[in-house]
Amino acid sequence: MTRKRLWITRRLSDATLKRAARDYDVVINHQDTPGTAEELIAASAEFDAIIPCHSEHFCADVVARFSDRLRIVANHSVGVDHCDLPALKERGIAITNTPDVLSDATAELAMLLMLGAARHAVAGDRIVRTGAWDSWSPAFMVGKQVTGARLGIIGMGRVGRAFAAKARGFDMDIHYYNRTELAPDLAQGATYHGSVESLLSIADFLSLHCPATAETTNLMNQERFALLPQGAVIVNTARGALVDETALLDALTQDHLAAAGLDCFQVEPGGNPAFATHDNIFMLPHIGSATRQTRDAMGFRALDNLDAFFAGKTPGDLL
Ligand SMILES: NC(=O)c1ccc[n+]([C@@H]2O[C@H](COP(=O)([O-])OP(=O)(O)OC[C@H]3O[C@@H](n4cnc5c(N)ncnc54)[C@H](O)[C@@H]3O)[C@@H](O)[C@H]2O)c1
Ligand SMILES: O=C(O)[C@H](O)CO
Repeated sequence: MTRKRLWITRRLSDATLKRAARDYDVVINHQDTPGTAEELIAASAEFDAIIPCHSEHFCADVVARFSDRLRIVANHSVGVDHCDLPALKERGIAITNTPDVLSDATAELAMLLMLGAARHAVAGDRIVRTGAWDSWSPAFMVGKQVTGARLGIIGMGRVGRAFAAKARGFDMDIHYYNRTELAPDLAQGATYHGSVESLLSIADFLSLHCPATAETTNLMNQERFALLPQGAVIVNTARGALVDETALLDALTQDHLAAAGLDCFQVEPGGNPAFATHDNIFMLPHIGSATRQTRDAMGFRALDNLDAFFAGKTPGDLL
């Protein structure tokens, strides 16, 4: 049987690339640059399958120009906001993602951002690193305690629940808003709120874990930041689209919010230059799932989906 042709748009983990080369006629973008619209369109005529990352944008106008050869887009990501799902499905192209395997790594990063934002990690690191640490006082760099505080989670899915599990280790009082209330075995004692507004009114720490959709664009806007208790801390490891960044900056500069921990930005790569001068914003460059073991697991999960598809089975993560 002829081997299926596979395009891998970015430099995935070595173990993933090795397995892909064993089983497919694979072309890898070793330059590791994001695939452009024209490259995606050309690839649709040359390949049976693509493994993209969230850096490749399958917009409706791009998909409309696809050739018929491409059969499956097996994403190396759980988020699929870079893909127009109806447009792909309408063309008969299967689409999969990589859930579960990155939940712990992403929840770990959310915990890092929450702790770092609450305890002045950015300013603290800088003054030690630059030799500017020349005094100490009991009032120096006093932060906000995480242990025992009230945590609000928006989007109590796989990552949200993994984050809640880690927050329980800090004895946090966990509350959540989700489209639907979770069964008790999933909620694990977390308190459900029937509206975002109700959750915000009690959240000393707020962590976002829902997908970027039309409904969640600018989920956190000026009115909603105002509902948070004074001195709250917000963490975003979901997507930049969820946060109105101008409203966030206003809430921080007016001292309504104490700090923010951000892995995701409206513009990526690059982030928001207006954030750069604010020490109470702890920023990381979209590395939520970036651990070695998780990268291997994501690559293998994408390949599992491809293998199932070409074996005539339903891929485990078919969307
Ligand atoms: N920073 C990173 O590297 C990184 C890594 C993994 C995931 N993510 C992001 O996290 C998101 C969540 O991943 P997941 O695996 O937990 O997905 P998931 O589908 O398991 O969970 C998402 C949850 O959000 C809820 N939800 C959807 N729309 C909502 C809305 N309008 N209001 C409230 N809740 C809503 C869903 O019901 C679900 O419970 C992904 O879509 C992705 O954008 C980012
Ligand atoms: O959605 C995801 O899987 C992460 O953001 C990495 O792409």
